[in-house]
Amino acid sequence: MTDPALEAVGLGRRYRRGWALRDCSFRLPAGRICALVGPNGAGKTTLLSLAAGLLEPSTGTVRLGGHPARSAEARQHTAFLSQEKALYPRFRVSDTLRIGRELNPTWHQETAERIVAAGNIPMDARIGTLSGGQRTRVAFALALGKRPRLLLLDEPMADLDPLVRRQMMDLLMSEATQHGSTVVMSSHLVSELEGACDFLVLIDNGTVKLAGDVAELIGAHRTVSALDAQAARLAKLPGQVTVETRSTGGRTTALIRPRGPLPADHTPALPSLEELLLAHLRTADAPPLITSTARAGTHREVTV
Ligand SMILES: Nc1ncnc2c1ncn2[C@@H]1O[C@H](COP(=O)(O)OP(=O)(O)OP(=O)(O)O)[C@@H](O)[C@H]1O
Repeated sequence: MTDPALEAVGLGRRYRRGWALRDCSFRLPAGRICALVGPNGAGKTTLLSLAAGLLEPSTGTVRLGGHPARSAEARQHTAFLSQEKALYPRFRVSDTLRIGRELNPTWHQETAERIVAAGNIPMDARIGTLSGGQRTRVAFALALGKRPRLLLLDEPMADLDPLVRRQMMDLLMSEATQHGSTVVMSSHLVSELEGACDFLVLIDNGTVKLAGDVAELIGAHRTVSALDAQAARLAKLPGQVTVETRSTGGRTTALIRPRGPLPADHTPALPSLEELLLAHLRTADAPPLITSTARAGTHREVTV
């Protein structure tokens, strides 16, 4: 039996002004690369901070590999990389890696040094003298040197140029694949996430709107279209879970979740990840979808 890398059940966090995250329930199987997406203020940082054990939930639970997020077991196997990159500016790069080594029994010095060296960053440079992108690289070295089972990334690449961003993404993917790590990565760049992630959690206004395997989520939807004059027919298609209807250039296009075969004259097509996300974000009352792979507390993976 393998516990999910991350499982949230009824997870919520309330601030004075209201709920930042509410009734959040999903599971992320181990070894997946999960994109965490949502508009500004959706609750992504709150969810990642709860998972990293930095915040206490107001309601519900979050467990990592079966352990409560704030337990020593969960912390030992989890690395969290935030937008702020908590590094000491007066420390040298070598001191920073030494602290990583001293604090983490699973530390892999060669991995950390390789990541730093690939950015031509001198080991004796003080963190405070590095550029934002170089600091990000050191923060990545610290996180990946830990060889975490779960890596939580809160838009850590926002200050990298496109080339370095690509390099860090490739590095992240190869480290995760090689060591079977699970990654949760929040980002606003759907194009970047599209090729890299095989799992998706979409949060809007503090609630989970989509969660599941990317292929499963896309496969559950179709875009269908008709001339505006015949648009009413779209509402009568089999399996009427309509996420969004839009009219442009004389045609109406709908994103639906079909339950049966669709008439060919509506040219049903699979949506792209971007189309799927945008349709759910534009439609405040779009019905949520948590696929069976992502449903919390329903089943455990069985390994033989
Ligand atoms: N420390 C705090 N005190 C009060 N409200 C907070 C605090 N942190 C976050 N919030 C509120 O909680 C909500 C969710 O914020 P959060 O930072 O989790 O969103 P986000 O999806 O990460 O946003 P962004 O994409 O802009 O980083 C927002 O309305 C925010 O104002």
